[in-house]
Amino acid sequence: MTIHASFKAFSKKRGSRFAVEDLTFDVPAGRVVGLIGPNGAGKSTALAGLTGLVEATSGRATVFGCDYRALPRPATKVGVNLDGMDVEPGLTGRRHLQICQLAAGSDKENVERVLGLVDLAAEGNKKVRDYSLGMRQRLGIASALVGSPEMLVLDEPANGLDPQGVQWLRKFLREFAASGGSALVSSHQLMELEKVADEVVILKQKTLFRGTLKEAKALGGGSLESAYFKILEGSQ
Ligand SMILES: Nc1ncnc2c1ncn2[C@@H]1O[C@H](COP(=O)(O)OP(=O)(O)OP(=O)(O)O)[C@@H](O)[C@H]1O
Repeated sequence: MTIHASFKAFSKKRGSRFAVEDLTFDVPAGRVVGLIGPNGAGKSTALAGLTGLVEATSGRATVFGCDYRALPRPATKVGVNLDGMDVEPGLTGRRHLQICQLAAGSDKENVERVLGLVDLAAEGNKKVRDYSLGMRQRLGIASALVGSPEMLVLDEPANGLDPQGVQWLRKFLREFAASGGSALVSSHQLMELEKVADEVVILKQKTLFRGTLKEAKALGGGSLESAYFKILEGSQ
């Protein structure tokens, strides 16, 4: 099985406390992996560690066998949309994507392709400051896709999306995985994640569970949400 990303005993201290401790799991090709856990559990820290935005205190997080920052054209391998990756508000959505495409070093046709994909083509010439929350989220997903990556790392991608957007995202992620891509997706929307994830990691500073969605649901009598609460209660 081809592994796209790997956490090996990844730990990150924030001050004197571990935000993430001893996290180990893989993201295989063709799979959507859901990363879940309560607020402050360390999900964003783990995604930031994988994408070179924070240094591990110990252990390692790698993409395609090396540190994200060591990849020659990282955005053509791993598309990233994390919380706090703000867009210059005075730019139009299209201009922002053109800059992302140039930085990624991908084909310029990708700009119009991803604008269409996330259903923002009609809003491409609007300034980002005039975008709604959902439109900003769509633009963030488009930024992750503009390099035509093999893997996606998305922090709460369904946040702010309308029902059509949520449905589109679900279908898109399933097709992306079916074509051999992979996605690591953090989410609090367990019912939605249940429809899209193949594998699940439950994090609360340390790993509380990792396994297939089927294994997780079996622990909750067929429901990921029930399994989640059961696992969290068991950890206290
Ligand atoms: N830049 C930072 N400096 C210091 N502590 C931080 C920093 N970023 C996060 N933390 C701390 O690290 C811990 C994990 O935070 P993190 O944002 O990774 O959690 P999360 O699971 O993504 O939370 P949420 O679901 O609320 O987004 C928290 O205790 C948080 O206060």
